[in-house]
Amino acid sequence: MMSIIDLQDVSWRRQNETILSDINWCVKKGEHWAVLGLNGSGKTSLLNIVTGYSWPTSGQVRILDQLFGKIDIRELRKSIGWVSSSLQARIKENERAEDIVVSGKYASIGLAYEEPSEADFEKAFRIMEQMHCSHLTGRNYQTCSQGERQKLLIARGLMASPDLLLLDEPTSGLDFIAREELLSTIQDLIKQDDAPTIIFVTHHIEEIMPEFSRSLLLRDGTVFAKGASKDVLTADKLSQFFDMWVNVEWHRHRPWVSLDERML
Ligand SMILES: Nc1ncnc2c1ncn2[C@@H]1O[C@H](COP(=O)(O)OP(=O)(O)OP(=O)(O)O)[C@@H](O)[C@H]1O
Repeated sequence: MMSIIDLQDVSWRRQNETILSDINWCVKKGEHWAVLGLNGSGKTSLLNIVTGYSWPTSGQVRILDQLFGKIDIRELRKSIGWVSSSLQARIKENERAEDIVVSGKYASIGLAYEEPSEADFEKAFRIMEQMHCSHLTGRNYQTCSQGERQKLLIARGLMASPDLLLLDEPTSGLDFIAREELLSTIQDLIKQDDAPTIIFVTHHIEEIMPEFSRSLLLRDGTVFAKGASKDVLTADKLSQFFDMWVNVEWHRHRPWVSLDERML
């Protein structure tokens, strides 16, 4: 496979507003990217383009080597796992944990008419083990904590063995411990031989683990910076990005950002 994501001069306009402007972004197999941007910078809009839920006003979209416009997007979507808060909101409260996971095979949310096989459930249980959430088997979704729910949704996203996994703010609403636990589970996932390419959207720079060796900074619908995380996540660049003086300290290969004393 040549490229996982290849966007060329992609713009997306709505009414008279330009929401994404001239985005050029190439993600190769084996790379895992962090996507960073303030509220309203266009992160979700960008993911909608990647999954074919939005159509660019101009530019070219190639996902998993397939040129949009020439392929059946619904087929392609089976190779893309997507975890977002809008997905979370669509899960029924009384859905069983393992049914949520297995439903990822059908790109449905929970089970209605689908009849998964024994082997499907075996696969679901394997993935739940990998995501450290097999203890949730038999539990209702409503009884699961926010951290457990996120793990189930990631497990669901892995059920169809995707080539690309989009994690849109997977740590939102998690306490400090649950967050670190989820991050380390994602780290373990990346280390597997058959791991999908992961795009990790976050507001929190310190969540960018060393496995996310590349970062894309989005500001006002444009690419502010992209490339090796070490080069992009510097005090200089981030101060320009936030339009605020900030410091960056690296602890255990993760960047921690704080306001510079000039701002206090
Ligand atoms: N369908 C739409 N029609 C009109 N404007 C839209 C549409 N979708 C998004 N926008 C606007 O585009 C801008 C980018 O929104 P988007 O949701 O992509 O940002 P985001 O970076 O994901 O933000 P957040 O971090 O708050 O989730 C916002 O100003 C939003 O209001």
